[in-house]
Amino acid sequence: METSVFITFIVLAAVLVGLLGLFLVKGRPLTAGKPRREFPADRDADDLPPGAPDEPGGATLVTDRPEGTPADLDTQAPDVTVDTLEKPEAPETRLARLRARLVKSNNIFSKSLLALLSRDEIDDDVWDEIEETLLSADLGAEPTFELVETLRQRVTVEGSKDPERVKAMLREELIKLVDPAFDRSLNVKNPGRPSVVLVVGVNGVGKTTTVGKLARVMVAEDKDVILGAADTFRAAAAEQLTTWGSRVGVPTVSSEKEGADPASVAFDAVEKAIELESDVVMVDTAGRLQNKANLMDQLGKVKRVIEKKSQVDEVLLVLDATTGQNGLSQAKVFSEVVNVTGIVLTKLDGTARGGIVVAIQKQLGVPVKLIGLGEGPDDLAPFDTEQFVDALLEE
Ligand SMILES: Nc1nc2c(ncn2[C@@H]2O[C@H](COP(=O)(O)OP(=O)(O)OP(=O)(O)O)[C@@H](O)[C@H]2O)c(=O)[nH]1
Repeated sequence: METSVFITFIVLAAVLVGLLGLFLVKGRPLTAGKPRREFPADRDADDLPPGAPDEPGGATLVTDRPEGTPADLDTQAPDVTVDTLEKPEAPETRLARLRARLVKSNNIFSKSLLALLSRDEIDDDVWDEIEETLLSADLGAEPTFELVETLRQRVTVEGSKDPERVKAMLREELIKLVDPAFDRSLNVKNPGRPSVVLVVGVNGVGKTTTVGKLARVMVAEDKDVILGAADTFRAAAAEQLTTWGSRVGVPTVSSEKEGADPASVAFDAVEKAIELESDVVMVDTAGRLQNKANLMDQLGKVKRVIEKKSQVDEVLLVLDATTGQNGLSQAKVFSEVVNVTGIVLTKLDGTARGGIVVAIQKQLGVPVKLIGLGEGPDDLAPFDTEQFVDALLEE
């Protein structure tokens, strides 16, 4: 009799442990983390970039920031069952759809360029107009002059005025400029430990959206992902990220209070990823202007604190393609502070300024790895040199 009671007890205990494990894996709220040290809030009233939208979902609002208080950290994914989870769009349809969008947004550029190349006579005036068109696409002065010079020489040497041939030459030269030699893969395959991705950039460029979209891409690749909401500047940012994650069953480590130490949240996210044996942990950070030394120091600290726990495998700098050459100075400063390893160029939908890819890569020596082509959840594509150039030149 006593033996059967004992066996029943063991079986019940095993079932309970199993259920608890299932509960954790489903990404429901996990145990709260430890309270952490407080670091001072150091936003200035002029931290918003010019023209930044003054509303939630847009740029971070300076006035939103409360006095910083330490907060318990929480790992959250709202109650979702497998049935209510969204299924990220399959890569094939996503890439075809986004390619068409890239072609559409560069239509003005390609139309005027191809019209110029189709002229019977490509004289000095035409070359000047080609130069202007390339400059208007944000290719940058130096690359534009180099490209036009090379093209002129090739046309002279080959003696070919066939528009198709000139177009083919332009394609070749653009591909060389965009540089197919770069390794554009994300460094997120590190067996035996979670890969750590840190996402940085100025206000409102699309960092949180990018983290959310990228989480979906990774879920579609069967990766276990966890997010860290180290944008503690406004509560809405953590909520926004948690919502992105929960839609695809990805948990988010966040702080309950605005103004908590972002480095602390980042550290806890990485710690949680190690504990859960996740494949990837992505840490979202608050938008900050590159000329704010204190905020840039804070960002450097976020990275250093993470490194106490794990190496940081990717530092993705998110740049807004519509801001054109402004992005270049941002890129330089961010790269000095956190050693950027890849660029995400957002908002390429609706702008024909794709040439900025060349200028950024030349300036930083770092490849564009991903492009954002819309506000939809699956509007993120890997950057592919040839496809990109073809999209630029397609009518
Ligand atoms: N059209 C378009 N909009 C985008 C793209 N990526 C992001 N956005 C929009 O840009 C706005 C800002 O995006 P967020 O992800 O909140 O930007 P953030 O950099 O996290 O902002 P802060 O945390 O305030 O600095 C949102 O309205 C997004 O929907 C894109 O590729 N195309």
